[in-house]
Amino acid sequence: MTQASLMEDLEARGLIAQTTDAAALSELLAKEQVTLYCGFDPTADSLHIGSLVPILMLKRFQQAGHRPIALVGGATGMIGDPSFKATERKLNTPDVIEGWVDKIRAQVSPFLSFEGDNAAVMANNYDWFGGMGALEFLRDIGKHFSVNAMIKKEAVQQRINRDDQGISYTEFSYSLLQGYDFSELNRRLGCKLQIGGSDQWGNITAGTDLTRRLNQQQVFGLTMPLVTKSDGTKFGKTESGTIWLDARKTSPYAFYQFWLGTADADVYKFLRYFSFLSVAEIAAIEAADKARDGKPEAQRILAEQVTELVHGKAALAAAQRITHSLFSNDLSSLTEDDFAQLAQDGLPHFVLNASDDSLIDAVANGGLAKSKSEARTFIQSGAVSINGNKADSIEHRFTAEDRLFGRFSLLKRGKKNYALIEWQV
Ligand SMILES: Nc1ncnc2c1ncn2[C@@H]1O[C@H](COP(=O)(O)OP(=O)(O)OP(=O)(O)O)[C@@H](O)[C@H]1O
Ligand SMILES: N[C@@H](Cc1ccc(O)cc1)C(=O)O
Repeated sequence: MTQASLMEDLEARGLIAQTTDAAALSELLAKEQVTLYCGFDPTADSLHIGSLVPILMLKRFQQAGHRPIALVGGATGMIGDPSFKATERKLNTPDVIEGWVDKIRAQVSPFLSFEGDNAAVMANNYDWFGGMGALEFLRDIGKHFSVNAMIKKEAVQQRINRDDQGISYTEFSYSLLQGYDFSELNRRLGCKLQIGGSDQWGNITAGTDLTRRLNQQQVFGLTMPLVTKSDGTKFGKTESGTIWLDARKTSPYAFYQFWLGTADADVYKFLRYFSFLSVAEIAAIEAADKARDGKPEAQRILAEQVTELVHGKAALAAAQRITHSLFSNDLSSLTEDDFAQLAQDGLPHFVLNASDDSLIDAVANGGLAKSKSEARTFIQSGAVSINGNKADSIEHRFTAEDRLFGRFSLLKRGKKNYALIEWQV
């Protein structure tokens, strides 16, 4: 892609919410290799699919020849960003935050290339704030900010106007820290652009203003729309049912299933946000789906694209294998690790001792029947299967043969009620 068309592509994808000076930014991006950054605070041990939008945005800029900086907020994570948050955050201990910084750095790195003349850079704002004293902060940074302007910022409005959920001085100071980061990255690395979700607009413009004052440099801000589902809920870790990027928190199979379940009203937008398919390719998928009667292809394409981007080819193959095996009721190709994913978060799962060997008890206790007598009826009518094979008798007792990999037995009742038994060894 030519550099001039990067902004057009982002626009066409609907990825631009606000920019500080769109015309000048487009001109700059067309003219030179621009160093840009996005920050991620260590407020959990993993990022989630909301944070994937800015991560992929850094990758889009890098693919177009620009140089991305991914900043992990070792210092800002100790303060807590109040932007559009209804309540004060709980402070985590420095040790916990340090551990999370490492995890997030390791999570963002694989998306970027650290080679070539636009090699990505990882930064941590603790490097410049860790040794800074309060007097220096207040004199050299605080003096450039007007409290009168700060209290008018939309991101903190709801907290300023409420006495019961006010805002601490600590959180109120947050935008000065993020603002200073921009000026520091501009000074150290020539960074000229900061990107983030649209909730970051106030913090980003704090940085463009401060960089003008401290460094006499014009720098730019660009925000992306916050991704919401068609039911209005935001993708984020504060909502229930977070989809994490860490495979130990959300298995690649559950991740793949999440994208397969995207509403028709969202799926083409999500393809534009979360994949590297071109806008034209996505339009062609949409047109083909419309022309064909029945289920759209877009959800499968989206699930394949995003799962491969985040978890790699082998994990996508496993997610597809598990999906196909459950659908066809043939478990022969599943690996032990596939079962471990299902036990993690793919299916209802429970643990039994080898002595709990009654099928009737397992069907009832695993939630496939309301009572033992109902379990008996289901088994007698041939509605229950063990590892894909119809259970033939209400007298059935589990044996080693029923334990795949010595650990797992999959019970199924009817078309789609599952319970995965994990045998205690
Ligand atoms: N749903 C979303 N859509 C687009 N961008 C998002 C979304 N959620 C987070 N981001 C962006 O990802 C970046 C990193 O955000 P972060 O990891 O701090 O997520 P967060 O969910 O906002 O965290 P917290 O709940 O602790 O504030 C920010 O630029 C933020 O605006
Ligand atoms: N405030 C950002 C994270 C961030 C931290 C420091 C920065 O310099 C930039 C961004 C967020 O909560 O998502």
